[in-house]
Amino acid sequence: MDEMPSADTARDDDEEPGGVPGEGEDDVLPTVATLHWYDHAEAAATARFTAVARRLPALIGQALRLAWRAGPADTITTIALNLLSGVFTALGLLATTGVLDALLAAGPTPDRIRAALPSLLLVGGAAVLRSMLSAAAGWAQARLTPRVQQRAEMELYEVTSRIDLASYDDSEFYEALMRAEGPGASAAEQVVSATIDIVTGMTSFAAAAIAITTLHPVLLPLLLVTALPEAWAAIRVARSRYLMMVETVGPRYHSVILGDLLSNRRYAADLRSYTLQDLLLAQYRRVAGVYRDAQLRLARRNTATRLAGDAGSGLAGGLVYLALGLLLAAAWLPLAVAGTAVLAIRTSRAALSQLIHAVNDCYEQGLYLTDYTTFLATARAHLPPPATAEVPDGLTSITVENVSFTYPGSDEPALRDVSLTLPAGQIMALVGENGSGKSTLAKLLAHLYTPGSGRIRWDGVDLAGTDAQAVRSRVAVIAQDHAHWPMTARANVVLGDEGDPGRLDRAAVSAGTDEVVAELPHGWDTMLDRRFKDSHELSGGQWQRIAVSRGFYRDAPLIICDEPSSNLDARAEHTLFEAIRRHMRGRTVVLITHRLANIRDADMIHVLEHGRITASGTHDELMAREGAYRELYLLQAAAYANAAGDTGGPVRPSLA
Ligand SMILES: Nc1ncnc2c1ncn2[C@@H]1O[C@H](COP(=O)(O)OP(=O)(O)OP(=O)(O)O)[C@@H](O)[C@H]1O
Repeated sequence: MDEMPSADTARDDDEEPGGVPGEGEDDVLPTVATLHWYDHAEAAATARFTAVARRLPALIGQALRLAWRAGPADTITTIALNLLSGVFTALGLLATTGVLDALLAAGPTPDRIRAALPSLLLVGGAAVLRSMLSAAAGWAQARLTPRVQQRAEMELYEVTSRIDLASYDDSEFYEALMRAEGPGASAAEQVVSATIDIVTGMTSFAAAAIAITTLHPVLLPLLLVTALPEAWAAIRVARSRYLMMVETVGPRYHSVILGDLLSNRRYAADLRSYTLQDLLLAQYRRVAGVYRDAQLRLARRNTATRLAGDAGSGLAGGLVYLALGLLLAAAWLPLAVAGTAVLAIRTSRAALSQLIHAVNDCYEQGLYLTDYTTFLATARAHLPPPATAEVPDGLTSITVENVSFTYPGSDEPALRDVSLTLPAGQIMALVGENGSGKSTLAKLLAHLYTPGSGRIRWDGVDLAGTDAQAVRSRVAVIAQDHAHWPMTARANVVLGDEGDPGRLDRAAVSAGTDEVVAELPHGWDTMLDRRFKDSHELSGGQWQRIAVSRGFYRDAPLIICDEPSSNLDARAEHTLFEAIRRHMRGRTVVLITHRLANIRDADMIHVLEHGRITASGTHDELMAREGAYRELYLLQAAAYANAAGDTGGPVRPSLA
């Protein structure tokens, strides 16, 4: 195989001298990671025939099982109709001998035509029936394959939406998920299609073989002789198609990335602010040039392959016709049979070409399908185990007992031997520097992660043995990295739980979301995603208000607020903490914030450092002793004091 210049080193032939920024000799383009869609293309391109043949039966079995699960009736119909169509192919070929026999016999032409008529009707009838059966088989296949795809995706999403959250932190697992979701799931449909094509190709080939053997046994070896170069050529062409895909995937993907930078709205402002147009366009031209050169080189190679294949196939065809001629000359074969043999050979060649392409597709797509099935089997082991304990009805206290937790793939624990008690109806604040473990503890309390060691109990019941969904439905989480659901404003808050409008209004007022909604073009019914028509874009702070209302709206006894005010303006922040103080009474609240003035009223404040609780108490208690809390609080207060001093305004908050 020719060595393809990498995007790093290749230069565009059309490069203009002197020119554009980013086009210098030393300018190096990064190498693009391979796309999952092409992970197995190289394996398919270089697989040996024996490897393909060994895997094929298992793949066909897998495809048939998939097809059966998606639509048993359509599976049977497709296969049965294809087989029947093969029968009529064979019948048509056999009847052709009768036609030729009658036409080539001695006597006046009208008599010969009359004699050929019954066989002619048989040939015509067989052709019509074969076409109808093929069309019906195609229709059944068209009904079946989308269902296979849909079923494969549904099976995948049913698992991915339920597996434990920790799975997403395992990079290998996540990589496998991406492969299974992308090329893996769509391979299901393609493997089924390829399998049906294999059945169709084999049936047509078998029909031609049976017909030809019936005519004369010596013709079968002839058929195989002509088939061999055809098979060789088809395999070569399919292989070079895959190789072309493999060789051009890097620059192609790179040009897609650059194209995205040049046209996507997300980058439009930065692109203009930093006048990056020339730089990116120059890079695009270089990458596109590499892609174009690779395409040209491969097209040359493909042409050579095709020429060799066609020459081989033509030679074999010539040999077959020579053999037929010799058989005719030796009077071993009647002329009519020889004529039918030519037709049968043509039919078999077309069937063989279809068969080989289908086998190639089945093999390659089968590799992706294996990614999918392997992932599904692994992922099922990540589903939560069946519940062994009931979630208590009421909630009087939550206890955390010696909990430690390490994220998958991390060496350092995020939480170490944490213990605390949270009585129902109280506000508990978690404070600490970045990375100290506050959000991790909040996620464990929300039962999104299970402790590595230790226990979290609700009224004495260990959450590890309960139904995760049942616990989570009783927790409202206002997450730091809250989701921007592509839904209306209302749907973004109620999330499928349509309660009374008063509840929505109260939740909206608590976070100032009512002010945001009042300015939306369609109020609560405004779609909040630019990918939809008549939608509106929110600012970061407006989104945070929506997320806060979402948490307040949920009728949950435990509410966890992780940095709920990080993007809020001063007024909205004030409203929010007022709401937490006044309206959340009765609910159990876990509050994480870096703005310590907001948690002065918390019933209990825990200070985390490097995953451990190093101090606990009320604001006054913590301020009364040396430690991280007092230090951080004074730092913030001093900043306010300085600012207030600058403007001559009042000093807030008060220093202890
Ligand atoms: N998904 C994750 N996978 C691996 N490590 C993680 C993950 N999330 C957090 N960590 C690590 O766990 C530790 C605790 O992180 P955590 O998010 O709980 O800190 P935090 O106190 O909430 O920080 P911040 O104030 O910045 O939000 C950090 O060292 C962080 O790098």
